[in-house]
Amino acid sequence: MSTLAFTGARALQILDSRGFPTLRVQIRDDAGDHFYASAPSGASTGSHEAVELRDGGTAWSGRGVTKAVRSVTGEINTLLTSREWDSQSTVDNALRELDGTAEKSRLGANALVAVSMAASRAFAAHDRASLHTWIASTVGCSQRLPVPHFNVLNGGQHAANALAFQEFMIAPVGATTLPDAVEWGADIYHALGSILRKKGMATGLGDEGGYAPEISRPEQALDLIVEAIETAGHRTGAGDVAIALDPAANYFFHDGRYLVGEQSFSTTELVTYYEKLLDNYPIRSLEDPLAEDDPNGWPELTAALGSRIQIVGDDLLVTSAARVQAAIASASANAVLIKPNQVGTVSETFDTLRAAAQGGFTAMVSHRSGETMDSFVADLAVGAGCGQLKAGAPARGERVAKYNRLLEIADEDPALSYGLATPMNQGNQHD
Ligand SMILES: O=C(O)[C@@H](CO)OP(=O)(O)O
Ligand SMILES: [Mg+2]
Repeated sequence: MSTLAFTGARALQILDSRGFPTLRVQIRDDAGDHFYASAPSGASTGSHEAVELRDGGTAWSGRGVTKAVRSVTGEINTLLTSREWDSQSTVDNALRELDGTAEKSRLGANALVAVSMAASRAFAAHDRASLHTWIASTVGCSQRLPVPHFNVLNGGQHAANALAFQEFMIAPVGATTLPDAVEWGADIYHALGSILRKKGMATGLGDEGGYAPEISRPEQALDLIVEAIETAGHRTGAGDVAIALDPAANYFFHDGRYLVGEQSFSTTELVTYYEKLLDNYPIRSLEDPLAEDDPNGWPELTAALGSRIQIVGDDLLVTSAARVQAAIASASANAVLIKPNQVGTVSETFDTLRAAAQGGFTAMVSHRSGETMDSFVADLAVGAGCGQLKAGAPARGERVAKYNRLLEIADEDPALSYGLATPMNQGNQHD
């Protein structure tokens, strides 16, 4: 394999979709080509995530990322230009070593992930491959166009309403092509907007572009979504349009109880509550149904519901291969959410995808609630062949950038199949 020589790394502070500072990185190779990537930023986070470097405080206190910018223009620039590189993992290992902390807090996971993603684009270009094709061959996967999971109704940390659950997504699993799936998603989103207007409910949006009406019970949100699916001319269920939820339960778990609207549940009561939701609504996937601090609850919930639906660990697993392996061993979930900035480098993200596939876990690639126009996760979802991408509502520039990238890939490569994947075709296809 031929090597890649970088001649420089730059970064600048930009704004993310919430208007908070984040950074954009540019790296240059010796052919004079430039490769870019931007760091996204989460609002509902797991306690084991890699740590963003901010200039003191949090994004919410308006804190900048000039220190992370300096990590790139200083030490990382010196590292990248000091030698030649033969693979993504050699770059990422060197970045981790240079940082020297377990949680990537010294140079900043925001600096590291943006440099790592820009390096992926450089390696792909060096191989004369598209980013998704390079990802597939590096991870060892069959490519597949994922089912987009459109977050059409927002609550939790992403909206100012009283809804405890964070994300209500629609998944056009029954569409036969990606362009159809995107069209269905947009039609249902618009139908939901009309329904809210007709009922005199608020049509303001949450952080991910979904509507954020003043409701407090998850059933109200689910009823509105079922009505929107049917108004748009589709059927609900596994054959047509299914629903996926991300309650993000860390944020309504207090003193051992889960507070959902007016109700307070023990873990076992919440599992029973979810069971009823599954009986009454076409739900195919539940992400973070319990808090990360409820370790005994996860195996209980997975035993009760895991044969019926996908149970996704996000805050619980933080895109960590080791945490995924532990969850496989304890049967604490059956799927993992994949967010490169949670773990901090692209190679570690690939390791987590491989660990999931080996243990029979499905995977869903995800954006963050604070986003930029960078569409890396769309290529990642296709290249990983995992069959699922969540990137917010089918509206707002930073969200549609991902869906539009999928449309571009579908157009360029009409032979790619569309749809959900099993762990079998999500990993290690041709080794
Ligand atoms: O919880 C989540 O899954 C994400 C993305 O939707 O939100 P955040 O980026 O705020 O962690
Ligand atoms: Mg989540």
